[in-house]
Amino acid sequence: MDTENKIQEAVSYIREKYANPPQIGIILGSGFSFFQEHLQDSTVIAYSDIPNFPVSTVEGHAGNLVMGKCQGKELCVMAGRFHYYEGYTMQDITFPVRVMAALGIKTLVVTNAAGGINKSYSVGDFVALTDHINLLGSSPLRGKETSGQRFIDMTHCYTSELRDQAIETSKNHDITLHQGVYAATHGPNFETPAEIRMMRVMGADLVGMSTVPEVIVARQLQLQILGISCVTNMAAGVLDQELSHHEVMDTMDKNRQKFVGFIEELIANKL
Ligand SMILES: O=P(O)(O)O[C@@H]1C[C@H](O)[C@@H](CO)O1
Ligand SMILES: Nc1nc2[nH]cnc2c(=O)[nH]1
Repeated sequence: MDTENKIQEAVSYIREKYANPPQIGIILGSGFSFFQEHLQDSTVIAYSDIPNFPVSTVEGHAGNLVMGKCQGKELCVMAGRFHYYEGYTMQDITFPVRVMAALGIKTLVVTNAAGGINKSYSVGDFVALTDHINLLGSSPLRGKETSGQRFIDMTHCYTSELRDQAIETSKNHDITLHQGVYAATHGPNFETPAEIRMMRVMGADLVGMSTVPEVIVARQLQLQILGISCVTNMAAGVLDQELSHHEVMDTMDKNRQKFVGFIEELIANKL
């Protein structure tokens, strides 16, 4: 079956469960899954039930597509994302973005947990992405089958109006929101201090293991894109301490409330 038919199969299944077309898609990064509880009249659909969907294998990624309302808007929330390091192909991990676009979203909010390379950042800060560096070594648009345009422009990938609105909104909340460049690595191991020094020279402010493939496909599909990272740890070698997924989850847990107020206001007024 080709990609377009697989997308339509997934879309039909989701529409049977929840008829209202979503306006906004949100991909929740590591530890962000709690946000699904903030949707009203929601329908939770396990990824394992959706035709052609992959399933989440990472702690902190619930593995549900949650359709529902938030601040009067219709949302499609991915509580759990797919990473290249889980062994999926680039096409697999970005398939849900194609499905959300086919369901009708016009705006995609991509969140993630990331290591802070920029020494002016602190653990618990948030960052609105201005740009990214793809160190994954591949693109989700690679392949013989072309689903959509192949040579897409990446100059203004992250929508500046959405970023400006996020910065304005952050002023009403107890949240530090920087602007920065996200580097995506293959993972799943964290970086060495030497790799982090290299990434700093390259112009990266943050490092993570996701987001970039989803953003490339969202850009191909001409969605408006807002990328928000939580600095869950300082990147390797910035502090004299080792990194762990436990620390990542712990930081997200401590900062979840700040994030909810901020994102809800953004959804209500700006997205
Ligand atoms: O899904 P995200 O990018 O938020 O997850 C990050 C990268 C790894 O999956 C994990 C490392 O702790 O957090
Ligand atoms: N690659 C990478 N991913 C992360 N996700 C959360 N923290 C980090 C980090 O320091 N490095």
